[in-house]
Amino acid sequence: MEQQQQQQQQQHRSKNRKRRSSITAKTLKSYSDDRFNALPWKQTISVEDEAFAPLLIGGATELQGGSYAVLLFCLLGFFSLEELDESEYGAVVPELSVEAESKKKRKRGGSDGGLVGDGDEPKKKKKKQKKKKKRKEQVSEEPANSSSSCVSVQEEARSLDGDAEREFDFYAWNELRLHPLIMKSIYRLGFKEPTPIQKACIPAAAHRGKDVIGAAETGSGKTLAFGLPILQRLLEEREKAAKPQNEIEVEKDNVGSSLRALIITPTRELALQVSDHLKEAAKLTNIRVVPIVGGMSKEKQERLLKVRPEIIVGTPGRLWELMSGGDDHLVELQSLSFFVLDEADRMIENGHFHELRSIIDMLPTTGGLVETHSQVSQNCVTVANLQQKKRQTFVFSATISLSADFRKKLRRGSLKSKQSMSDGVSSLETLSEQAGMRADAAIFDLTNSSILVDKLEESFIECREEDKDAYLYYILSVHGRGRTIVFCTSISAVRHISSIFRILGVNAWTLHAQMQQRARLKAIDRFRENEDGTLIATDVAARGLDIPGVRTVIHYQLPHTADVYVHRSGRTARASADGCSIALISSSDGTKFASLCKSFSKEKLRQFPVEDSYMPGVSKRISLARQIDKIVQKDSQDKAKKSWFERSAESVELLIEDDDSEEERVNSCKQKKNCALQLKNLQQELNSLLSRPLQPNRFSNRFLAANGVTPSLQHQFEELARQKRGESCLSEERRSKMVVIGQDCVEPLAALRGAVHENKLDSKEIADKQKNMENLRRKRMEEKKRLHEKRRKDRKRLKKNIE
Ligand SMILES: Nc1ncnc2c1ncn2[C@@H]1O[C@H](COP(=O)(O)OP(=O)(O)OP(=O)(O)O)[C@@H](O)[C@H]1O
Repeated sequence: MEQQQQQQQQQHRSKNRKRRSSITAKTLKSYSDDRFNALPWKQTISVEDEAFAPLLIGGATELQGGSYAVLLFCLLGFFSLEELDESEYGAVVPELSVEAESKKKRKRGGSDGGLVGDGDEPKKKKKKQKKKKKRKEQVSEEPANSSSSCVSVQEEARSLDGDAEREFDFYAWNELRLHPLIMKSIYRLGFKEPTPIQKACIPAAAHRGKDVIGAAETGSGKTLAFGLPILQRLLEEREKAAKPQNEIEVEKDNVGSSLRALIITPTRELALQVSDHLKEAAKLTNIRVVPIVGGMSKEKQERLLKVRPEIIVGTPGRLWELMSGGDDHLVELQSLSFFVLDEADRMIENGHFHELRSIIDMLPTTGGLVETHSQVSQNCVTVANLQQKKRQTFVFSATISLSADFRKKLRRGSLKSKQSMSDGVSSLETLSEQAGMRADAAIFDLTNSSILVDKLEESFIECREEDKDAYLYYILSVHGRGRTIVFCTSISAVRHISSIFRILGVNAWTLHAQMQQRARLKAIDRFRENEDGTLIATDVAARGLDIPGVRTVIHYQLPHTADVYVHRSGRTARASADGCSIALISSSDGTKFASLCKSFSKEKLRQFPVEDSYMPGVSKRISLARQIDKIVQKDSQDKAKKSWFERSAESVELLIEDDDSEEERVNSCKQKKNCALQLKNLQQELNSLLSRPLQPNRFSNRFLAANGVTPSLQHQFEELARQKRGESCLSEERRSKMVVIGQDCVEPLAALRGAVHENKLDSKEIADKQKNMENLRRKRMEEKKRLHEKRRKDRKRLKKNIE
């Protein structure tokens, strides 16, 4: 009886499921069929489905498993490393994600115009030229309303429509009424539902034509919140333009449109990232997105502009350089429909404002409807009526709400005219108004009172300034799991840490503004590729950089302002993941830290747990590394000085006479030898320390991989395991003999959560302490002054008495 009931229930459930999928499939299919039948697009862009191709990886990189379970041994008389078969351990072979695909593309130089170059330049160029030629041929062969293109688009849509489960999964997007081609990209990206800021902005910007000011926490999807409305409007306009009853001329050629959207970001890396992100979203449309940033070949970028892309993402400096140089595409701004300031609050700071203001001055005034005009250019006749809609202005950042004044003024609707703004006031409000932001702009402030992401766990380590290196090394070597970004305020600090860590064998890349652009991009790519990598950066990496898997952010030096702290910390805990930030606080950081806490309404912060038994070992290594670094630096400085002297002498054709005495020469030779010997000894001592675990007392000789395997040793084992994995001749029998043993290495977030004692830092207490210290100092100074004055008077009196 029971069995019968169960069977009935099961049948009922499966019927329901089928019905539900057929309903969703039908509705979505008929909707998309209708839309697709009306589509005028040329299907010249093929869909590469390599994104879904399986990727062969080995699970043996996952060497840590639990407390003691990690490294691999094969018990074959002696200990040797063997392959770890992931299927035996229940590991799943993952599919290549879209991210991985874009990474692959980038590696191939796909970041527009092969901006990231590599060794195979000529081959690539040839391939590219062939592709270009093919594309041109296709474009010229296919008419704008090509039925074949529609068929292939429909086929693709059907292949997606067929997957009823998938439609059901993405149901949350329906209310945003996005174009089917955009929806297809969203399926590919795997974004099941819009984020809150996307839900709020897309209807207002895409369907109601509003200007938008958007503030939402870091990593909340703001790029698509402004990117999707742009794509939606451009696609809708194309669709309308293609209908014969509109009697509107359509773009004649795929190559050659006017500039429709100008997106400005404060950093080059961010511009490239935004451009890549929008390209992914626009992949199935023929809307072109091009990044224009400094540090790259200007000529190449001019060539890219000749293709007349609809969307440009750029940094103010290079954009202005090309605009003031009279680039055709960039100065024809009459048809511009979107002007976007991403990370807007950064734009008003020094270094960006001047150029940005010049760009804004170039924008046509937007009083009501734009005059009907027909922009005729080489290859195209843009649709006059389509430009009648007003230009929309979008201003986005995670920290706009820190400038409350800006929001208040916009709410009041007291926007001044462009002419009255020639006072050079560098405020975000002024800038937005100048850019044409309307008084009825939609304002979405989704930030919470602390501005920081909920899933971010903040912590701190109180230490002396000179101990910061040691604590940083401690975090990276004891908890070096997941990607970590270390932020410094100065380039010299970045250089210092990176050279110390290089000596210590820590895998770290650097990023700062004085690096060549190519090296900057390379550093980011390498960091992306290494799942336990470390990036040591200045605040050039603080805003917008979206690298998945960043688990920890360390503030080696505290930032000067609250907004930078928010953006730095926001490199982790993105897109609903969690993460952890650790601030290293010395006594001189006290006031700054207290005021930061105050800005985010945080009264107490958790202390990051540090196992003291590690610290002697850590300090010893750091001390040796510093000594080595000092010798190496001095040597390279001497060499640089000498070569400069020789070069200068050579340039004026002078012969350098060695006027050192014999004794001096012998001494200098001796000194050099001593230095070399000292360096060798220090290096040897450090190497022997590095080969041992940080906690020698706990190291067991019985088990090679007890609690005390050093990260570098573990790395070596991992490498060996990887090599072994390559050898396919392993027998099943040998595989089954593998044992996984390893080190207890938990990532900082887990360590923070697992901390037994919850030490919290009271920001009020710190502020009070700081205040008391300042009072004491002031009193001492006053006392000193008083004494000084008294002594002076006494001396004067004495002098008078003598006279
Ligand atoms: N609807 C969505 N669902 C899931 N992930 C999304 C969605 N939209 C965007 N993302 C992903 O979230 C991540 C963060 O997005 P994005 O860089 O736009 O954030 P942001 O708000 O601009 O961050 P920041 O303020 O730091 O610049 C990206 O990896 C993006 O691909």
